[in-house]
This record gives sequence, C-alpha cells and structure tokens, in this order.
Amino acid sequence: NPWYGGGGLFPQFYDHSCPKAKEIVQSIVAQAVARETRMAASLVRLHFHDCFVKGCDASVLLDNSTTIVSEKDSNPNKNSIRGFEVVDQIKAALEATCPGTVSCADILALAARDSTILVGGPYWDVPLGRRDSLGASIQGSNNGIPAPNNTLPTIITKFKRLGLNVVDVVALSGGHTIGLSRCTSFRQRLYNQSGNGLADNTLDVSYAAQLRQGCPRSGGDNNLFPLDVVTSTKFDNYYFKNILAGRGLLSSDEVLLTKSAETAALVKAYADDVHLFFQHFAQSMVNMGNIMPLTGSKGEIRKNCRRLNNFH
Ligand code: HEM
Ligand SMILES: [Ca+2]
Repeated sequence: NPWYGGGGLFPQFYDHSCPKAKEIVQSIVAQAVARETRMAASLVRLHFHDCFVKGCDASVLLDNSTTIVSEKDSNPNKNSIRGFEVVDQIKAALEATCPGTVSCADILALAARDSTILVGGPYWDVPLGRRDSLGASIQGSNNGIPAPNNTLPTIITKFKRLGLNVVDVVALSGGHTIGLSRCTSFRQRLYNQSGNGLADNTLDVSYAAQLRQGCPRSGGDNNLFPLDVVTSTKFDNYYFKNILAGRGLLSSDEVLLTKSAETAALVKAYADDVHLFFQHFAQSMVNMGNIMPLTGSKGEIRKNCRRLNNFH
C-alpha cells in the first residue's frame, strides 16, 4: 500500500478523528513565519533534532522535571534550538478542537512540511500517526545528532544508523538553504583550522574575510550568520551553488564536496537542478519522519508537549 510508509504511518491518520488538524497546524505556522521568517528554519530543524534522538517521538520538546533530563540542554540544542512557543500554540489550538488526539511528534512533522512550503520549498504528504515518548535522552542528543565539525564518514554513519543513506545526507543538508548559525559553530574554520593560524583553504577568500568581521577569534559566540549567504530566507538550491563556490558556512557543508565523489556528485546535481533537489528533499524528509515512530499503544498523546501526562 503506497499510503503506508515505514512504521505504519499514513497521511490520512487524523481524517476522521481530527479533520481540521492539518489546517490548524498550517495556519499557526503561517502566522509564526509571517512574524519572523527564520521560524520556518527553526521548525524544520526541530523535527530533525527530534527524529535523530530515539526516533520522531517529540522527545526534544520535554522540559526538565524530576523524571526528565531535557534534550534542550544538549550540545547541539543549547542556545540554539528554537520554536517551542509555536509548538505550544499549535498544541493548545488542537487540544481545544480535538482533545487528546494529535501527537506532538506529528505536530513537528507537519510544521516542518508547512514551514518548507511557506519559504518556497516543495510539498510532500506527511505520514501521520506517531505517538509521543515517555522520556528524553540528552545523551542520545549529544551523540546522535551530527556536529558541524564531524568528519563526513562520521556524519554518514550517524545517518546510516537510523536507516538513512547518502542521498538523505546530502538532500537533507540542503535544509541549510534557510536559517542561521552562530559563530561558535564555524569559528574553527576561520582561524587555525590546521594548526597554522590560517583559514580553511576551501573557504572563498573574500567570504572568509567577511565571516571574520562578525566572528572574531574570541567573543561573539552567538553572533548569527546565514547558512545560505545568498538567499537565507528562501528555500532554493543556493546552498549547493554556494558550496561549489567555497561559500558553504559549516565544515559539514563543505565536506560534502571535498571528501567523497558520491556526495560531491549530488551537490553538483542539486546545484544544477532545483527540481531534483526538491524531489529528493521531500522524499528524504518522509524517510527521516519515519524513523522509529511510536504507534499503537506505545507512548501517549501528550496534552502539553513540554511534559508527560503523568508528570510529577
Ligand atoms: C548533516 C549534518 C548536519 C549538521 C552537522 C548540522 C549542523 C547545524 C548547525 C551547527 C547549525 C547552526 C546551529 C547554531 O549555531 O545555533 C544548523 C542549523 C540548521 N540546520 Fe543543520 N545540521 C545538519 C543537518 C541538518 C538537517 C538534516 C536539517 C533538516 C532537514 C537541518 C536544518 C537546519 C536548519 C533549518 C538550521 C537553521 C535553524 C535556525 O535558523 O533556527 N540541518 N545545523
Ligand atoms: Ca526524538
């Protein structure tokens, strides 16, 4: 059955139990993105950081409590991940319309898709029916989410563990066509990359000089820079064109071109053909969204995405 993806999810899951679910999510995401364009990027990333830790189960949304050590304080998330207030607003609207029905994990998957479309990216049908976790894993967040200074083999391994392949690595890295990064995530490339005090030689010289302006050797850790230096608020394929021009921001972006012929061929193909990128991005988002969902009677449908129903 083509409607069923991995894990038994399907797009019509709420068609009878909460027919307005998709519209409600879309309208609140649209308001949030209208207020601040970057929120589209933040919501796409939130789904990624959920799925890479124990699967797409909304574990990333849980706050600290007596029984929960929140993933929000992990290295990849601390001072970086955002969008929780928008998820709260969506959840409150859904609880008012169909109480106890739509999971926080499905909210993240729908919000990521709606965000992508709102900034010019592709549409895909979102398989639904995920349930919410009864726990979080800060250790899983620290170890499972790729870091910007990981080698390409490490990044590929972190994807493969979750059933994702090299096409998924490159297509999903294209998520960096929108949004911002802190100086601290790429500073290493600007100074002393190889112990000689010089910038990473794969960086375009004038781009490196421009980055050094706002990202000094020390201080300014939280200064923000576009991941796509050309069109950071539009979902397009400039991310890949930038990599070809030595203007990829993160080391993890740049290595896609220089450390493997297979990933380099994909970078070039996506830079040449935005439709191919959109098609692969949509499919890879579905693949990522299918990572280890909780279904049936596993987990629960949280009433408040920040805490378990049985909280202390
Ligand atoms: C391939 C491995 C990846 C690495 C190493 C990586 C790393 C990073 C880093 C370091 C940042 C900046 C964080 C900060 O400084 O605050 C970032 C931002 C971002 N990432 Fe990734 N990422 C990866 C894959 C992905 C994937 C798969 C997606 C989604 C499909 C994604 C979407 C985003 C978005 C949209 C932002 C901007 C968020 C915002 O502006 O709030 N990334 N990523
Ligand atoms: Ca998770």
